[in-house]
Amino acid sequence: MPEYAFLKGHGTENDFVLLPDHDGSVHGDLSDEQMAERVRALCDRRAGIGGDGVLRVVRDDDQWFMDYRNADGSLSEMCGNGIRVFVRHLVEEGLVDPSRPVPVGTRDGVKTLTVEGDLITVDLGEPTVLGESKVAVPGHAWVARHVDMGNPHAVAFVDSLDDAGTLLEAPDHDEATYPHGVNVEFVVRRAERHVAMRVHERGSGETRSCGTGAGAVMVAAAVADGVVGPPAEDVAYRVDVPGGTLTVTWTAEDRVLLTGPAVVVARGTTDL
Ligand SMILES: N[C@@H](CCC[C@H](N)C(=O)O)C(=O)O
Repeated sequence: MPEYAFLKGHGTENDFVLLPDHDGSVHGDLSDEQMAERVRALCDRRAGIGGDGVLRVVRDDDQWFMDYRNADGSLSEMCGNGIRVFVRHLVEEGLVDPSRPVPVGTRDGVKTLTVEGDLITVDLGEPTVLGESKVAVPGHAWVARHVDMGNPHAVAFVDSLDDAGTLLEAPDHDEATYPHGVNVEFVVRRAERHVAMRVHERGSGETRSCGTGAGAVMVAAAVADGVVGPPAEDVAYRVDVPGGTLTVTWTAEDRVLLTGPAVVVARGTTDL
C-alpha cells in the first residue's frame, strides 16, 4: 500500500487529520466513495489515527482550499475549528505570511483568517437567524433556534448540560427543517455574555468543540438577549466548550468572528 503524509491537529480539542495534497496528486484520483472510506479509516479512534474530521489541504489555482469531511466521510460546507487548524499548518510550513490576512476557500466560499500568536480568528461570515423547531434526546425535548452559519445548526437552551444525556445517538430533529441533517448545540448561561455548550455534530457525533456551532450559539444567545442583528456595535461572548474556550464576536458589519487556539500535534506517514 502506498504511504502518504498526514498531520494531526486540534482547535479546543475538535481534532482533525490533515492530508497535504496541494496539487491533488495524492488523493485527488479517488472516487467520492473511496475518499469517504479513507476518511472513515483515518478518523477511527481505535484502528486509525482518530479525528472528528479530515482536512485535505489543496492548492486551487492560486488559493488554498480546505476540502473538509466529517468522520463518517460525509461532506460539510464549513468547519470553523478545522479551518483555524488548517491555517496553523500553513503558517508552520511557511506556506503563508501570518502577518497578513489569509484567505482560504471552502464549500461555503472564501473565509479570511488572521493569526495573533497562539490565537487564530476566522471570519465565519454573516449568520442567518431562522425559525424554531423541536430537538429531543431520550427523556428531554426543547425548542431550538435554527441558525445557519454556512452549515446548519439547532441551538437549544437547556437547564443543565447533563440533560443532553450521552449523545451517543443523533438528537431527534425536524427533518423538513434540516433535510441534510443538523449540528445540535445544547447551551447554558454562565454569566453575562458567557455561555457553555455541548454539541452533537452531524457526521461526527459528540465532539469536544465546534467552531461554527459556537458561532451559532453566540448569535442565538445574543438574539435571546435582545440583540437585533446586526448589532449596533460589536458584541463579544465567551463560549466554553468541553475542550476549552472560544470567543465569538458579532460585528456591526454583521460578521461572526471566531477566535481560539489551534495547534498541530503530530506528523507522520500512513497507508490507511
Ligand atoms: N467541527 C466543525 C463543524 C464540522 C462540520 C459539521 N459537523 C457539519 O456537518 O456541518 C466546526 O468547528 O465548525
